[in-house]
Amino acid sequence: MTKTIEQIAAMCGGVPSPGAQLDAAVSGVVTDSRKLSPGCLFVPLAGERFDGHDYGAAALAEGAGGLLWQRDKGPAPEGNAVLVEDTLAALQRLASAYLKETAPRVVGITGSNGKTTTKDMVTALLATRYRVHKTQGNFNNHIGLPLTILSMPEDTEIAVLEMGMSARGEIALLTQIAPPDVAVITNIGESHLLQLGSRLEIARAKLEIAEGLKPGGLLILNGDEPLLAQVMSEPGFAGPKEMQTVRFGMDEANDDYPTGLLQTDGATSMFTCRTLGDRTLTLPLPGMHNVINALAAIAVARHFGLDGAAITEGFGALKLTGMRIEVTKTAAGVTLLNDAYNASPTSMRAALEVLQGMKAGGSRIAVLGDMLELGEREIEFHREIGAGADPERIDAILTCGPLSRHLAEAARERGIREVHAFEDKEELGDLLVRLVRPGDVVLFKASRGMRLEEVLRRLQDGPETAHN
Ligand SMILES: CC(=O)N[C@H]1[C@@H](OP(=O)(O)OP(=O)(O)OC[C@H]2O[C@@H](n3ccc(=O)[nH]c3=O)[C@H](O)[C@@H]2O)O[C@H](CO)[C@@H](O)[C@@H]1O[C@H](C)C(=O)N[C@@H](C)C(=O)N[C@H](CCC(=O)N[C@@H](CCC[C@@H](N)C(=O)O)C(=O)O)C(=O)O
Ligand SMILES: Nc1ncnc2c1ncn2[C@@H]1O[C@H](COP(=O)(O)OP(=O)(O)OP(=O)(O)O)[C@@H](O)[C@H]1O
Ligand SMILES: C[C@@H](N)C(=O)N[C@H](C)C(=O)O
Repeated sequence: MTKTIEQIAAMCGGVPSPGAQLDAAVSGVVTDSRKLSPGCLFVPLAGERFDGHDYGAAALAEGAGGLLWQRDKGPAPEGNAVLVEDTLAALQRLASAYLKETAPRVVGITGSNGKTTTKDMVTALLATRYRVHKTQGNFNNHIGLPLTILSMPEDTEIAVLEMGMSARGEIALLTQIAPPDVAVITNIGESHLLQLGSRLEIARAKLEIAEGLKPGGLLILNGDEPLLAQVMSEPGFAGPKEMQTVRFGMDEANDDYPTGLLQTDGATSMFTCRTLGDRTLTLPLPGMHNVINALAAIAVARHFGLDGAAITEGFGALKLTGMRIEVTKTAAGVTLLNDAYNASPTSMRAALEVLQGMKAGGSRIAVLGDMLELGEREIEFHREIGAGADPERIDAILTCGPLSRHLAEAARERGIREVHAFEDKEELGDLLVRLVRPGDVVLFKASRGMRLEEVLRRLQDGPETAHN
């Protein structure tokens, strides 16, 4: 986005400071003075550890073209400042105004699991026919979504925006900033149960996405999840007039479902689905859950007029964000399943299904860390995962963290032959490099806060891996 200081002030409801040059142009928006680009607009935010306003003068001195300045932070630095009551609210208004002006169609994606994966899939399909802009990484909250919009090229035809939450009202805000033409709800899991309290409340929070849905807009939802139907039948559900719906999932009552599953192990998945007849689709990642994500992406693509050939072309060009069941092989011949980006019971079960279904010349090993933010039933959830592991298809489980100790205990009771529980990633890694052999398959999965990829890297980098 390139705008003058005067335009920025009008778009975000601010007032240029007396010394500002109204026709000075700024290009690009950053909220971190450590990531300035020449001529950008710096938006200082007050956070838990820092206040960006402390870096305002330096940002201008280091080449920022202008900045927003919150009035209650004292006098603005000399230069192109726009005075506002609240810099975060101003950032959100700026994004909303820019989106209205550039007017792409908007696909909003939410759900407990699969937002980023589905976003990547939707983008790959639509990019075969449209100019598409998507959320980078996981920038999906009240700061990340505005920044995503403000980094959007002016000729964007479709914006694919991830909408995340960990409390009620957060998605309602995001869907007001970026009202979707199409809203997708991937599933209702257990993520952020700590804050929401129940899966019903999680469903209510996700369905806030319909509040901003444009009249006649399309809601694409997981038809296998009864809580979504329940909330949509509640008096408080605020979907728009003439809202269209498409349901996807395993159940044949859905508008789309898998009709043939040719493969979901290895590094790819191959399937057919109702809406695309006998066309075989291939995904560059394993797991039935990713076939279900793909059905959501197919529903979006079909809404925008793509045919089977374009959808096949799109999946062939799919570029996935890392650490979502990412399959690699070490020089020593060990297959690594990197699913370490995040974890909750639903995604943990899905990942173990993938491991248990993988062809392995040697052992199948699960390296599992704590699942966080699950609330009062957290120990029960960890035990359930351990109790659900199949001793016929998993040879060893190594756990990391105080909660996963309960997973380990339940896995032992279930009969998993080799189980080790650690508090310390280093010690876990020391045993793992001694354990693995060429031909083994090793899954890594834990919540983001565990940073379990640090253990995976010890195998990936190779020299420590034991050889027969
Ligand atoms: C506010 C901010 O952007 N903070 C980022 C910053 O954190 P840091 O600890 O360094 O500092 P402060 O937050 O205290 O800093 C305040 C501001 O000061 C700026 N600043 C600091 C130092 C300096 O020298 N110069 C400065 O200008 C600073 O940039 C701040 O603006 O850096 C961290 C490391 O890079 C960032 O991680 C941190 O970002 C926060 C977490 C953030 O929200 N970033 C968004 C852009 C974003 O979208 N991040 C996503 C993760 C989003 C997420 O977790 N989504 C949830 C669902 C939504 C939950 C919702 N309730 C929520 O609050 O997020 C999900 O489950 O998916 C990402 O990083 O991937
Ligand atoms: N439909 C699904 N059902 C269960 N697990 C899934 C599904 N889709 C993805 N996952 C798993 O959930 C984890 C997160 O995937 P992804 O990043 O795509 O979801 P997300 O909703 O963006 O996550 P987060 O909210 O943690 O950012 C990964 O381990 C992935 O394998
Ligand atoms: C920060 C929040 N979006 C998140 O991902 N929480 C998980 C559970 C974590 O931090 O590990």
